[in-house]
Amino acid sequence: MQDILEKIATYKREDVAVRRVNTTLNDLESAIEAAGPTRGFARALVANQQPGGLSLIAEIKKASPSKGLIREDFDPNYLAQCYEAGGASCLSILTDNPSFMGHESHFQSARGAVSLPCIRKEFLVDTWQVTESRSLGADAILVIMAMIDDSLAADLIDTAHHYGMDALVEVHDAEEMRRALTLKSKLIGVNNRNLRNFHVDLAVTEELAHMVTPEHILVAESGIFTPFDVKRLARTGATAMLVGESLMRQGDVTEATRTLLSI
Ligand SMILES: O=C(O)c1ccccc1NCC(=O)[C@H](O)[C@H](O)COP(=O)(O)O
Repeated sequence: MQDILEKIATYKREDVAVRRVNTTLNDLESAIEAAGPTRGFARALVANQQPGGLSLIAEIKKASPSKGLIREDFDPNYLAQCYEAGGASCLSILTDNPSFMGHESHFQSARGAVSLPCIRKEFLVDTWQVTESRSLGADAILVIMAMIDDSLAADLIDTAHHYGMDALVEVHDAEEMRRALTLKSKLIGVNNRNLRNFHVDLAVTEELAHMVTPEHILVAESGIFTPFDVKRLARTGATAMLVGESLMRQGDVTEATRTLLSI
């Protein structure tokens, strides 16, 4: 039986096959010219890290396979402004629809509402999607090592760098980390969530953090709820954290963002 990552990879390949017929690389290149420059995603994470703390990539996500519907009252433009006012350094915006109820328009609307660098949170199985991401305005893309082989990962990263974007290379275990460290991107995310069985444990970042070098920028991802969690992860040497659900469930998102960063 296929797990969720295999299911997503299958429908993404089908989706890309259709999309690339309707939108050629030339069309995307024209849109990129109109999109303006990238905003420096990795740079912002380093520049905004507080001593003893972590800079924040705040995620805009309506639903997920593990949690179902997370936020009914969902306005990407407003949420982006709340995150910026609360002190986030960057945004992560889901564009996958079947599993996360996301959309490309969520990305464009959120990025257009703020001056923060934004990562397009998508499941990339083809370099065409990287070009598409830049045409939407993306400042960074996500490379999930659990979903693709090393050769495709290298191609996705090269394409991202070609367009001036950063690539957040996401790992969940020592083997994926070992593979990630052979790639050209210095931005490494440790996902505390196992994307195949949805188990979440902050100890995953604690266990893998020692593998990166001082040249890498380490991002702890998923399952972060309290300033205590932030303190715990800051001790691993991570630079940044990626937080979705715990902020998406709040009534006052600006205040919740400030509270999380107040260590
Ligand atoms: O979260 C899921 O259910 C999921 C399933 C399949 C692929 C990816 C998935 N999530 C992506 C993420 O891990 C999170 O959106 C991100 O790291 C933020 O996590 P959280 O703060 O726990 O919402």
